[in-house]
Amino acid sequence: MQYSFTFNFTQIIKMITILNDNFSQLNDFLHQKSFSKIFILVDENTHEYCLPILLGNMETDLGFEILEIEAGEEMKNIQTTNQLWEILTEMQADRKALIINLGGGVVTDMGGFVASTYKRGIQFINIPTTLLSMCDASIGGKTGIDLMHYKNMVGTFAFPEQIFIYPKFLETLPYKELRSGFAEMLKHGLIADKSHWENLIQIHKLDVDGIIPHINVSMNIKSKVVEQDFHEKNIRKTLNFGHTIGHAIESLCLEQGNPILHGEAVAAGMICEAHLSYLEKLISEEDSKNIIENIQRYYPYLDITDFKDEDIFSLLLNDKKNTDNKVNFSLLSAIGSCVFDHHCHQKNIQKSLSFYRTLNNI
Ligand SMILES: NC(=O)c1ccc[n+]([C@@H]2O[C@H](COP(=O)([O-])OP(=O)(O)OC[C@H]3O[C@@H](n4cnc5c(N)ncnc54)[C@H](O)[C@@H]3O)[C@@H](O)[C@H]2O)c1
Ligand SMILES: O=C(O)C(=O)C[C@@H](O)[C@H](O)[C@H](O)COP(=O)(O)O
Ligand SMILES: [Zn+2]
Repeated sequence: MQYSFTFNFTQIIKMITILNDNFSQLNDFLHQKSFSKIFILVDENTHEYCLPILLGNMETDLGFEILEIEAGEEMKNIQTTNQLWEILTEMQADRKALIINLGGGVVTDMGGFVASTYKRGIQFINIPTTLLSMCDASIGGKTGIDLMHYKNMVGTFAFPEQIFIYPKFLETLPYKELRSGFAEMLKHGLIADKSHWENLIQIHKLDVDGIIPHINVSMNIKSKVVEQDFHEKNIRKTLNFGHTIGHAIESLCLEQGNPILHGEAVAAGMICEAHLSYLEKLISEEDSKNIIENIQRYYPYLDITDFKDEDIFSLLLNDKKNTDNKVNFSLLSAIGSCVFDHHCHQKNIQKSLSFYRTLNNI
């Protein structure tokens, strides 16, 4: 199947190219720039499923090395980062070397971080291979790694030179991973575009063909927000809707050695934070129910019964959006609209967690 997207051109969108089957735009890019060497970062799955397609089409006289990491969030840490810095050093990567991040958000986050710090910064491009990285992780210039079980605690704001999207990579992506990326798309609709949300919830059976026509809308929403506020001083915080509580849940699962997918955590976080938006009188009960019931259609209940509220609160206190020791929530003010830097009543945060736990019985 041939996939095509249309874009409203913004600056970031101009950096995104949908690859032809022969990867001609990538080859043009490699010919036009004078890189000294190429390092291709993959994980074990993108090595198996995506690298053969890239190498089968990539035309360059430059030498290249493959850097492979194990798959999974547990690898997005300082140990792996250190290994990658060491390998680059041993292989004498210089400042004109290029890193190609071929993978999901773990590869693009960590590869971007390695590139933006090695020798104070070398160039990198992202070739996202998951839905989540195509419509979110690869395009906003946030790079980073987890610290202990705290999500993305160390990182940089650094743009890739280019982002090359090849939708056919999604054909080998497991269903759960597709669903994980879909959560970020739902978030884009909820914070910025009611019709995007309404179109997405019309998709009853999540599959690649059904989702692909909507990816460009998500990319546009994310790009427009990032362009206005790259360093997350204000409106970019809306992209964090569902993540304040979502990241806390993801972190606790990671700490227990039971990692869940980022999008699964965000889906649970969006349920809690939609209910919290209602408790804080920002949206109607009807809208919060609509949002919650629709998210529940796609995502199974996450068992958070063993997580103590105080452990969740302690993680909330370390959220990166916070200022003056206050937790700054990004909450919905309507379907398609989001406020940020909102301070909630402690009781309402507790109520939203208790509310989520009751969904277990439905
Ligand atoms: N920087 C940002 O703005 C941003 C945005 C959202 C999420 N994130 C981060 O992204 C990460 C999650 O990204 P993700 O969901 O892509 O996870 P991931 O990178 O772990 O990839 C998910 C799984 O799919 C496999 N995979 C990747 N492409 C495949 C393909 N084409 N076929 C078969 N298997 C494939 C991977 O090996 C992995 O097992 C989290 O760490 C999250 O914090 C960052
Ligand atoms: O691009 C952003 O800004 C986002 O918040 C997008 C999120 O989907 C993403 O998970 C991001 O990595 C979260 O950022 P963090 O600063 O809360 O770690
Ligand atoms: Zn996210």
